[in-house]
Amino acid sequence: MSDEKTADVLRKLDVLKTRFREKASGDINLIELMAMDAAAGRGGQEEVRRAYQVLHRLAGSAGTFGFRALGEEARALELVLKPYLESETGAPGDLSEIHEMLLNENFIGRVRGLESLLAVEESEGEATETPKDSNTDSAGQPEVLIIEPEQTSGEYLANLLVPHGFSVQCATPRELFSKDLSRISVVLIRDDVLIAQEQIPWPSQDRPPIICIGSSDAFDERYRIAALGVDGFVSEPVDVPVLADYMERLINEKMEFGSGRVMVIDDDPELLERYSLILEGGGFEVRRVSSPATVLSALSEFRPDIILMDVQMGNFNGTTLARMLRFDPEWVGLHIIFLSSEEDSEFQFDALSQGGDDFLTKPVSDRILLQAARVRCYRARQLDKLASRDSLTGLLKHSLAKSEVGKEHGRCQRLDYPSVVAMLDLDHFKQVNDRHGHRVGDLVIKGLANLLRHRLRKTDVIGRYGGEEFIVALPNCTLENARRSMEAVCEQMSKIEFSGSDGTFSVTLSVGMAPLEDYEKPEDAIEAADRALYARKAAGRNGVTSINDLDWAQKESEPG
Ligand SMILES: Nc1nc2c(ncn2[C@@H]2O[C@H](COP(=O)(O)OP(=O)(O)OP(=O)(O)O)[C@@H](O)[C@H]2O)c(=O)[nH]1
Repeated sequence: MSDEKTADVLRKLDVLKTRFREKASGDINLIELMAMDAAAGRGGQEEVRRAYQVLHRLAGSAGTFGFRALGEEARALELVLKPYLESETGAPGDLSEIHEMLLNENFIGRVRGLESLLAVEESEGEATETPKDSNTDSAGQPEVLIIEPEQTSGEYLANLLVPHGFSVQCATPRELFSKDLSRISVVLIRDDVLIAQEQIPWPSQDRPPIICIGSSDAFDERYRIAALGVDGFVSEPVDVPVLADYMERLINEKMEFGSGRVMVIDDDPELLERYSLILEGGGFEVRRVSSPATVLSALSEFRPDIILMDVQMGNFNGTTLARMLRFDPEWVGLHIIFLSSEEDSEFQFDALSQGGDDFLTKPVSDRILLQAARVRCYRARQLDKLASRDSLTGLLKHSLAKSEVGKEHGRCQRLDYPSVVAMLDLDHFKQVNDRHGHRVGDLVIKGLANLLRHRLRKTDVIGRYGGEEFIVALPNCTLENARRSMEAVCEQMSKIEFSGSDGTFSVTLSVGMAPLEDYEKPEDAIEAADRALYARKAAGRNGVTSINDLDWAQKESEPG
């Protein structure tokens, strides 16, 4: 987040705090009047109930705005009133008992004291965090930093990593302190120069994953390295495709941890705004819902990863709302976190058994709020991925990729711009499996998947179509630009060195392409790209052929 944006969030949080203070002061006066009425025998249980509700709200919100002492005292007073509420439904409430309690407990005096607690403010400290920009260079490639005392061995490893689609720079441990580390996505460091990660001068607390390259694979050495706080370990000699895949996984995990879509449902406008600002400051996309009655349409539109929901919202109860959402099979798996100042474990257990997944007790600190959202969004996305992503490559599965290509087909025809669909197939892949084994074959497939992810744009659709076959849709791209892009992928693929059973080897790639908008149905465009791929294979593999390169007879022939 830019300095300007951070300042803007801080300004808004300040305005919210002022609003909270004004509202709380009004609430305290109200409770005092209600208590005085009840003590004087005017009104009765209804006054007690309303005072209880206002205290409950204060107890749940004051801490979040930095007035922890006020929240604690409001909570204590709320508990004093609670038994007299229960008497309304159970044992009959006696007004003289309430009167006596209000005087004995010095209740009115304590309510007046709440006002002075509005002056006792704690620093919230953690209010805004800087969300991660995805640390990629201008071409969209993740930036890798190799920390290596010996320049030549650093450069040697860098050259082997570049074909995998990484942008790599090297530094000696000494140079580290004068380097701009803000855009680094992953760090590789040799065990003999490894220092505790706190000693590396990261520009923010949000450091990239660190992988240590160790000369020994012994337990003691691994343990020593883990104690220094690194995130990954590979032992020498380094298998570069394995390392590239490892880096890819850590970068993705890091990027996904701390992003997501959160729906916040709360009828208290200040709390709703505050939670939302904190989450947005932490890098989340947030949808605010102040009226529970609008939740269904908001859900279909926004499709959150998780919901944070208040439990008591005027006439609505969060637990009932959660149960209602579960009526719809689409939201059965949606993660719902309740926010409530209710500490009673029975109550929490009941709420969870009604359809919630988690409980955060108010007041919720900014740090807890962000951490809970991060963990839950991450898990929700992982689960979602299991259904939609291919487990080996992390790319879209066949059916989803096909439907995304279909969507792009509709868009480019509607908006009248060119788009391209391409089919990619590894050459002589059977031989790779036969010579080096299936595990090495899998690494080659992952290598191509990672390369595509790095080389193509974020808006491009990339899917694993079959075993060693991939599908790509390039929106708003001419056939010529697509050819250049795909040729670059073919060239880089052929440069990656894989370690086989008898030394290193490389694998080439064939690509067939077709203009999406030229075909009536997306399946026809995919079939045309497949025919171009078949022609490419027949013409010698390792390169790109477009359907428009073919003559009439080839265009009509069946793909192999
Ligand atoms: N390791 C591995 N191999 C796979 C996977 N899926 C498919 N394959 C293999 O991919 C190979 C595909 O072989 P073919 O269709 O004969 O094609 P090819 O050898 O690549 O030859 P051309 O496409 O004509 O260049 C088969 O040996 C499959 O077993 C996978 O997930 N992992």
